[in-house]
Amino acid sequence: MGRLILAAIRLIWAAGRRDFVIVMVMDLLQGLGFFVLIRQAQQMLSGLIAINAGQDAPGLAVNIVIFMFANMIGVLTQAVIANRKVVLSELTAIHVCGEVLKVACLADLSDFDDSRFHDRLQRAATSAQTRPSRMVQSLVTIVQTAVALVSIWIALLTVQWVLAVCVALVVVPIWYGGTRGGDQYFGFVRKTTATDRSRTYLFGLLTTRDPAKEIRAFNLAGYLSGTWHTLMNQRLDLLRATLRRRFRWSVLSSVGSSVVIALSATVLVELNRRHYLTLAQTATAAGALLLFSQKVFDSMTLTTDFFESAPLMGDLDEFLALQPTLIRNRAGRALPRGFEAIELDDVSFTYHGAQRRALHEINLRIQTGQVVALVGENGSGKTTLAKLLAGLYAPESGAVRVDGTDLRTVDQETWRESVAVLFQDFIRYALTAEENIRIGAVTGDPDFEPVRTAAIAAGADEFLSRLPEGYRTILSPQFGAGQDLSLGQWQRVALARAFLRDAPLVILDEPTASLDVRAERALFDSVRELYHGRTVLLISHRFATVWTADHIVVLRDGEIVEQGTHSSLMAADGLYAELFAIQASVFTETDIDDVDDISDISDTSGTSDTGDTHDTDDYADADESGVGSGAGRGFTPHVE
Ligand SMILES: Nc1ncnc2c1ncn2[C@@H]1O[C@H](COP(=O)(O)OP(=O)(O)OP(=O)(O)O)[C@@H](O)[C@H]1O
Repeated sequence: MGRLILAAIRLIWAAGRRDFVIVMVMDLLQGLGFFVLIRQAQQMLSGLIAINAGQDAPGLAVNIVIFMFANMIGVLTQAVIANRKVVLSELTAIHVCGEVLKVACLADLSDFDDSRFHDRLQRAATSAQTRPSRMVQSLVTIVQTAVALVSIWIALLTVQWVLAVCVALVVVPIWYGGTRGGDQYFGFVRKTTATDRSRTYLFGLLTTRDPAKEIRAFNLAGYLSGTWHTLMNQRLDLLRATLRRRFRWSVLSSVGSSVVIALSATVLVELNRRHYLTLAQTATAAGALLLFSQKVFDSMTLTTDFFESAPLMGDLDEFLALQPTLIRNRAGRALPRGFEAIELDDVSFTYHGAQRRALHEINLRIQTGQVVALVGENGSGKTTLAKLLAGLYAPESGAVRVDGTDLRTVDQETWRESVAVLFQDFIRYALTAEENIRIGAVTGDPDFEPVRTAAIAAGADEFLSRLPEGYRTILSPQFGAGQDLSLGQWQRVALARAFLRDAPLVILDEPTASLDVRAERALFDSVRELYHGRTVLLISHRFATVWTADHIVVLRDGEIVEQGTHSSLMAADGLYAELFAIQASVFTETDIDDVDDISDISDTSGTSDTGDTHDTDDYADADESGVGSGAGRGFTPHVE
C-alpha cells in the first residue's frame, strides 16, 4: 500500500507541484494550529481554575489572543486548502488523462489486437477520468487529518503519554480495514473490466449514429439492449457481493476505532481517578480526545475512497510505466525521404492470438515508381501485407527492407510520413470537408489551395463545393448544420486525403470499391499521372482496375502463388487467369464452366497471346466486348 500511496503522490506531484506544496504547507500550518489550540486551551483552563481559587492568572489574556489567532489560522488554511484542492484535482486529471493518451498513441497496432491491452487501457482510461480528483481530494484530506491527528496526539503526549499511546492504536483498525476494503473493490474492478468493455460497446451501438440504421433494419434493439441488461445485472450481483465484503471491513474498522477511543476515554477516567491528572489536564485531554475521535470518524469515508483509489492508481501507474519502453521501441534512425526499392525477405506474420499465419515467407521487390497490384481472394493476406509495408506491424520473421534498411531499425514515425495509405475501412471524421482532406497531411501547407487541388484530383470538388457551407460543412448531421455524404463520395474524400499526402509510397486498399464505373474509370485513367514518380501499391478485387499495373502479385492463404505482368500471368494460366476468367465471364455472359480455354478470355480482354504489350486499342476492343466495364479505354499505354 505504501508503494501505491507513493505512486499516487508522484502523479499528483508531476501534475501540479506548486499547488501540491501549497496544500501540504497549509495542512502543516493547520496541524500546528490544532496543537497551539489545545495547549492554549489547557493554559486557559489552568488560569480559570486559578482565578476560581482566588489566585492570579497573569497570562490569560495572552492565551486568549493566541487561541483566537490559532483558530483564525485554522479557518484561513482550510479556505486555501479547499480552493487549491479543486485546482490540484483538475491538474491531476488533465495530467493523468494526457499520460494515458500518450501511452495509447505510442502503443503499436498489434497491441490493439490484444484484448488484455484493451482491458488495461480501459481500466487506465476509467481511472484517469474518475479517480484523480477523488484521489487528490481524499489524499489531501487524509494528509490534513493525519497532520491534525499527529498535532492533537503530540498535545496529548505533553498531557499524559499513556493516553497518547492508547489513542495511537486507532491507526491499526483504520489501516487494516481500509486496505482490505480497497483490495476488495480493486478485485471487483479487475474482474469486471472485460464485461464492462462489452457493455460499453453495446451501449455505444445503441446510442450512436453509424450502427443506428442496421440496428433498426434488423430489429436488433431488443436483443442488444437485453444483452446489455444481462451484463449490467451480472455486474450488479458482483458489486453487491463486493460491497457486502467491503461493508464487513468498514464495520470492523469503525468498531475497532470506536473501541480504541472508548478505551482511551476509560484510561483518561482512570488516570483522573488515580490523581495522575489535574482537573485542567483532564479537561484538556477530554477535549483533545473528542477532537481526535471526531477527526477520525470524519475521515472514515475519505479513507475508504483513498484505499479504493490507491490500487487503481497503482494499476494506472503501471500502465503509464509502459511509456518509456514504448518510446525505446520506437527509437530508430530516420530514413531519407524516397527510396529505390522496398524488399520483403521471407516475411511471415501471425496476428496476435491467431492460429494461422496471415503471411507466409513472402519474397517481393517493389521498385520505385512502379504500380504494383495485389490480388487474391478474401482473407488471402493483401491488407496484412500492406500494413507491414506501411510499418504498422513488424514481421514475425524475415524483414521488410527499404533500400537495404530493416524497417524494424527505423523511426516508425518518419517511415509513416513516407507512406500514404487509403484503407478499405477509412475513417469518416465528423469534421469539416476541408479537415477531412487536410487530415492526409496535417503538417503540410496550411493553405486551402492544395486541399482543393486534391479534391479536384479525386473528383470530390464538385459535390463538396455544392454543400451548404462548401468545404466548411461538417460531414456529419450529428453536428450543427452538418451533412452526410454517400459512401462513394466519402471514398473520393478519402482518396483526396491520400492525394494530399505527398508520400513516395501510396497504398490504395480497394480504393474504388464504392465508386461508380465512371469514377473508377477516371481514377485509373489518372492514377499514373497523379502519382507520377511515386510508388503505388494497389489492392483490388476488380481485375479491370489491376491489369495495367507494372507488376501483379497474386496471394493465396498468405503466400505469393504467382507474380508478373497481366499478360505473363494470363499466359501462365494459373490462379490469376482463373479469377480473371470468372470476372470476365460475368461481362461476356459466358458460363464459367464453358470457359475451357483461358486464352479465349485473354483474347476477349484484349491481351494478345504472346505479347507483353498492353495496347490502348486492344483494350478498347475489350470494352466493346464488355470486359472490365470499360477498363482499358483511355489508360496510358504501358510498354514493358
Ligand atoms: N486483426 C486481426 N487479427 C487476427 N486475424 C486477422 C486480423 N486481421 C486479419 N486477420 C486474418 O488474417 C488473414 C488475412 O487477412 P487480410 O485482411 O490481410 O486479407 P485480405 O486479403 O485483405 O482480405 P479481403 O480481400 O477480404 O480484404 C485472414 O485470415 C484474416 O482473418
